[in-house]
Amino acid sequence: MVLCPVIRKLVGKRVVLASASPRRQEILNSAGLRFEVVPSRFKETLDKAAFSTPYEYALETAKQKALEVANRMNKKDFRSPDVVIGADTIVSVDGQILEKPADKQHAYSMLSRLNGKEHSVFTGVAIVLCSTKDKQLETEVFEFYEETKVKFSDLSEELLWEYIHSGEPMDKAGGYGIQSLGGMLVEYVHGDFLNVVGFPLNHFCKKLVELYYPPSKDAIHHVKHDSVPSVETFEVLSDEESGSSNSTQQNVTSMLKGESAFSCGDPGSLRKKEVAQHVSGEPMANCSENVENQAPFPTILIELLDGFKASKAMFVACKLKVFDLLKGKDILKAKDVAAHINASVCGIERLLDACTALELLNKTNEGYSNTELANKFLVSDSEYSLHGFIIHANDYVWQFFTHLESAVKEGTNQNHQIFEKKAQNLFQDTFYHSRETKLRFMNAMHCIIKVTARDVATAFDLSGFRSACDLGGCTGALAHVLVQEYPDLHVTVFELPDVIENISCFQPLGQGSSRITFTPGDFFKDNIPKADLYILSRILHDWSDDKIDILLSKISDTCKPGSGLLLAEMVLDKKRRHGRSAWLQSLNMLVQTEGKERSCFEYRCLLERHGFRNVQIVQTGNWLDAILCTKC
Ligand SMILES: Cc1cn([C@H]2C[C@H](O)[C@@H](COP(=O)(O)OP(=O)(O)OP(=O)(O)O)O2)c(=O)[nH]c1=O
Repeated sequence: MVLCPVIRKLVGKRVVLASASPRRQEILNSAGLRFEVVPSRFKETLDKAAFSTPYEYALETAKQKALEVANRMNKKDFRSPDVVIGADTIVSVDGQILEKPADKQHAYSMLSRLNGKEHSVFTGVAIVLCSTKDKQLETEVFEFYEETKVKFSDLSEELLWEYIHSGEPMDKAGGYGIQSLGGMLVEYVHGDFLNVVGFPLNHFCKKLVELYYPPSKDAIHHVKHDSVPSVETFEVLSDEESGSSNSTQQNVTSMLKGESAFSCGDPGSLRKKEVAQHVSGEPMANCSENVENQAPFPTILIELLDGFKASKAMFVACKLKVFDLLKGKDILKAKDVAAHINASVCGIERLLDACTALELLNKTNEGYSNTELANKFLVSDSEYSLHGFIIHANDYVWQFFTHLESAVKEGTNQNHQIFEKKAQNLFQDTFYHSRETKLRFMNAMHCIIKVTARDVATAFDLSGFRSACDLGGCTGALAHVLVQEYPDLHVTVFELPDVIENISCFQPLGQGSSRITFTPGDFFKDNIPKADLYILSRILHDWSDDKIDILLSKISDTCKPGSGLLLAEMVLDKKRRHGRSAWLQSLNMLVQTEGKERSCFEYRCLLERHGFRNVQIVQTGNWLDAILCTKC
């Protein structure tokens, strides 16, 4: 997302937040970061006297939290994450460090100390970059801290106790939560509010800028603004090769200052103005005068207007196997790529340049090479390849979206437009009508399940279940992860015979595959196998409430009380800023299927009317969320 290009630098990396703090998860989630949560087991018992300042203590604790998680994850599957983030928040008053209170009396003594005074809240943050060499973890630690000053009003004993009895102080440093009831205790805050809540997001983004866009010394200028302090910025129009990353840097620096990178009209004119000012050494003051006279640049609309072009550029590059070609070679010129894939040089050059602008390729004077993101997700045989899903989007979904207008007017899928007849049986008549379309669809589903399976499988502790049945489990990709995660679990994949016939094309010879059985059948028509845990991964979104009722009632009748039902779906949530995928996916369901994406509330209602209770949801931060419930 253009709004936050620096967060986008972490896309495609396995990012782990080593913290159980729901506030930290929420702050990073709302910044659009995708990450896993693995709470640290590091005991926060460092000797405070050994640190000369409170923030050094917070920094060391944050670092130890992150390193403990990195080490544990590396030991567990010899696959370290790419980035682990640890944080520690403390309150400091009169030279003393306050952490979370042990009990109510302790909370009272903390809050009494803070009463009527100013104190500091420090959060230490450690960003640990991990790599593995011969199964050994190698780490590079970057750390920083942020200080925010908070002043409490003069508070009565009665109010303090009332606040303590609310229960809010117990899991919070200093015994208060400024974001909730504790906000009433506070007279003023100087500094970053989110730092008090547990994570200094602004400083974190600046640190990422330092890490991912390190400035070359001679590129830095100090640009003076009229009313804002001087900031470091970059020469925008340097040479052609480095232009794109510098402009990203420009956007990021501006964003962190709350400015729009294009606030002076069109992007080109802003660039020219800045360069002219750099050259002449004059301040930027005139720029802000112009802002008032011009309409703000609708960056988000331009992004949406360009969205389909960007998608299609990536689709075509995948279809032509550009990323596969570049995987094996270090760097290729456009003419070599064109020769390999039998395409025009001028056309390929445009495509490669567009892919470079989209950060899928790197370009230097020697030619083009894959970015890390492309190597990981766009090469067709990479472990987490999305190639099959992209081909499905290009060859199939794209056509449906050209009929979106009719779908919206008619309120129904557009199979009749694509296949020239109404689909009687959704899957048989559409995705599975030929071997080629069937394999393409299976490949697409296989891709999605591979990148989401681990997060779905570990969203809840499923170790209490001995047998699971993945209804519509396609190629068995989720089953493979489940048996790896849970050594005592046996999984039956219940799928249409047509699908099972072709699963050999997708079978990894993974550990534990003897605990996976494929059983042919149609979950609407046939008896379903008995199991302790039923799984429906991306199934319910294909169907209307009526069909879901048939399926859930069948599962409910088959399973014993105490059995589990795990759903993996994109859950609609208005509050989630990065939740737009789910809303777009719901449109996709309209043009293609009988179903839709649903909110947590809608799933809960569907499940509860078939006797499933204790409905819990985990937003995994990955494509699919997980919902677990129990049969009563
Ligand atoms: C001062 C203050 C702290 N806090 C919270 C932020 C942190 O979650 C917590 C401080 O404890 P931490 O030890 O920093 O974090 P944690 O125990 O919640 O999570 P983990 O150790 O797994 O990372 O206090 C607020 O939510 N509001 C506040 O106003």
